[in-house]
Amino acid sequence: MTDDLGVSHGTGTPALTAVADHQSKIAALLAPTPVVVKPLADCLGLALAADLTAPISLPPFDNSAMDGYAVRSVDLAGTTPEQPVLLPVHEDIPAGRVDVPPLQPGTAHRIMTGAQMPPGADAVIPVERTDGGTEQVRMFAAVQPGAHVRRAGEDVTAGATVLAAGTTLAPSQLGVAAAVGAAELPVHRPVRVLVLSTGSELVAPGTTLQPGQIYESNGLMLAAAVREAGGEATLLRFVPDDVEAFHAALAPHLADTDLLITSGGVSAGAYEVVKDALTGTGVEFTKVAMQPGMPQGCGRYRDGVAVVTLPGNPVSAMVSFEVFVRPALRAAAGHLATRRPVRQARLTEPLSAPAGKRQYRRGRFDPATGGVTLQGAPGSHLLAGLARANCLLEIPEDVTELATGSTVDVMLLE
Ligand SMILES: Nc1nc2c(c(=O)[nH]1)N[C@H]1C(S)=C(S)[C@@H](COP(=O)(O)OP(=O)(O)OC[C@H]3O[C@@H](n4cnc5c(N)ncnc54)[C@H](O)[C@@H]3O)O[C@H]1N2
Ligand code: MOO
Repeated sequence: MTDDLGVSHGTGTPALTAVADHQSKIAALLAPTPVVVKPLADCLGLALAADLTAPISLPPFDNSAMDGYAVRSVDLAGTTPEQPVLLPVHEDIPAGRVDVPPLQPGTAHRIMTGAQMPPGADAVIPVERTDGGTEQVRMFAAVQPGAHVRRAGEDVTAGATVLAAGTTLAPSQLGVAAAVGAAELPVHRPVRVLVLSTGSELVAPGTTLQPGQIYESNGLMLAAAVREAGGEATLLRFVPDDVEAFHAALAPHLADTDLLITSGGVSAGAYEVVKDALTGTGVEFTKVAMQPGMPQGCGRYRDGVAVVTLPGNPVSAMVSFEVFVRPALRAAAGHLATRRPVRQARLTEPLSAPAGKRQYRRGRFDPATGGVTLQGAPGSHLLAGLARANCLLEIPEDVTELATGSTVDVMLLE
């Protein structure tokens, strides 16, 4: 067997782990988070933990859809601009007024948008089709029964499920919850993630680089990815390449962490602090049949905190997060939608991919044309290409060449 480095292996070489197997292993590490009740304003991005049933109908009562006049439609039959109708205006009904006497035949009540329809009225004529009078009003058009009336229960019937358990609470979901009167909701607590990045060459952005140094980017990027996925992130950077220091840095965080994500220090070098520190603690390391993102590890640190070790190359770290961590994080936090949407796209250029590995290339998908254009070469250090991308192309393990115009699956990132 020959790998993609051209290195020949004997029959004793362990097979690469399949992407799907590593995904399942990581998903199994994270238990569902507890349910907590939070005020609506604190629920953005969280998953609803139980169906939300509407205690009231929406609209709760028949009301006007327009500023105008509540009328009996029969009183306006045959009305045209040339043959207007003149009616006395008996009442003024702003939104919220409920003590309105019934509408008498041959009269009108002035009514505002959202105000409850008075008894006896069956339609609203918009103010624009009248002279706008306040004592009496001249009307220039007929109206159908029911015109410009919003019926009680038209949107939601009392007792109906307005949001299903597992719904991700975005602004419009919070809006409907408020509209049916919910002040707080049962939601899954976010997964608490500790992002720990290692590497002695790394320094903080904003400082001056010394020879051989690079700016730390993975920690910030992964913490942001955790938050974007609905998790809570604590970032621990510049942990020295020293096993004792690694355990010491971790210890104070263990009690309030559900998942530890590390970056770097897991490949085949002489100074692989993550591998050295976590081997024997319940974390297992493997090579996944994937590019980028081959060196991976996961497990449970000393029977406690779930751990996922991501490779240090920035694109490998981010792609691995997308493929392995994000779906598991979202499932544990109760979201029904755990996966990024996948579309089929047409390649605007040819590509080659390594045999036996699932390749994730970075691309820009154009929904208008259905085409996808590669952003940068396959190298896992090419972060600017990832930053230009709006999707990941998923090239199956058994595909090595694709011609222009071929169909590929793209995982949409935004
Ligand atoms: N002999 C072998 N060498 C390598 C192998 C292998 O199988 N055999 N695998 C390669 C692959 S694939 C990857 S991916 C990397 C993974 O290496 P590590 O996870 O040990 O990561 P490091 O060596 O610590 O760093 C790799 C690279 O990424 C930069 N880096 C790391 N952390 C950060 C960070 N927080 N911010 C920005 N950049 C970071 C680091 O400077 C290195 O350039 O190993 C290959 N080697
Ligand atoms: O497999 Mo590594 O993750 O390319 O770059």
